Amino acid sequence: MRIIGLTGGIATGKSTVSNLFKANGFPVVDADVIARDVLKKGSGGWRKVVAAFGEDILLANGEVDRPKLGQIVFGDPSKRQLLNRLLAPYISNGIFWEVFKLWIKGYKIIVLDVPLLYEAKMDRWTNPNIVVWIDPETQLKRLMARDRTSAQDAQNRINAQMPLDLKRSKADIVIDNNGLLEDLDENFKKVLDQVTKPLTWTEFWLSRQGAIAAFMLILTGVIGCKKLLARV
Ligand SMILES: CC(C)(COP(=O)(O)OP(=O)(O)OC[C@H]1O[C@@H](n2cnc3c(N)ncnc32)[C@H](O)[C@@H]1O)[C@@H](O)C(=O)NCCC(=O)NCCS
Ligand SMILES: Nc1ncnc2c1ncn2[C@@H]1O[C@H](COP(=O)(O)OP(=O)(O)OP(=O)(O)O)[C@@H](O)[C@H]1O
Repeated sequence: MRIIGLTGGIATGKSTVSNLFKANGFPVVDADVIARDVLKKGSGGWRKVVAAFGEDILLANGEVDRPKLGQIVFGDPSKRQLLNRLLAPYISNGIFWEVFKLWIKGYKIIVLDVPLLYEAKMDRWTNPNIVVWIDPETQLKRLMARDRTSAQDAQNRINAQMPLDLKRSKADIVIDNNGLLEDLDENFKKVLDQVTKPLTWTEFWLSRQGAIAAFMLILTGVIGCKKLLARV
């Protein structure tokens, strides 16, 4: 099974690209959707967050006031780290189970859309890693337009993530999304060819999955030899 990592900065177009994957029949596990689920009223994540941030962050119906919590954590790195620490175990658990369910269903390629793929070091489990990249001015403009937010708030959210150029330098594949949506469609077609091409044996043995397979083979060999030696 191949798990493709899809990441980028806030509002660079990850969801737009993940919709293209879906339209081509690929299952997508969306970390933002899981992060929303683990913060629903009454859940374990909700209880931890309310205990840490107080009931002031709740709406009248008991759900978390997301814009309010967003303003708190995106304006204060220590509060953001606290929120990340509280929710990370629930989010990674949720991602694991979604991937597991898709694996049981027999999917051979799964796309993992995780904004904080590199920050959370989840890129260890995904290959190849795709970064959707745009220049800083376009990112600020698209974020402000989509979320109808101020330049300051948008910039705080951008600054809360690993610099996009650093993510770009770590990527196996970069999708440049500065152009029109039609350009993105064209770029995506090339990426699709790349990620669906089966690995050559050399690529496989050089990949993380190959290293795990090699380790398992060696382990099986060592155990087999020990059993054989014990018999003679
Ligand atoms: C602070 C919250 C309540 C704000 O909710 P809101 O509805 O305004 O934003 P939403 O969840 O749709 O996130 C929008 C984007 O913000 C960015 N973002 C979200 N959380 C974080 C974070 N902790 N650090 C950096 N960027 C983040 C991502 O690019 C995400 O795609 C929410 O983002 C949250 O619960 N964040 C913590 C969980 C998390 O880490 N989510 C990211 C999944 S890996
Ligand atoms: N090529 C493009 N041209 C113009 N607008 C675009 C393009 N690609 C995406 N957008 C718009 O930019 C905004 C951000 O895109 P999208 O929501 O896909 O980003 P994202 O990376 O998933 O964001 P987040 O990190 O918040 O989840 C959306 O309003 C989307 O419609």
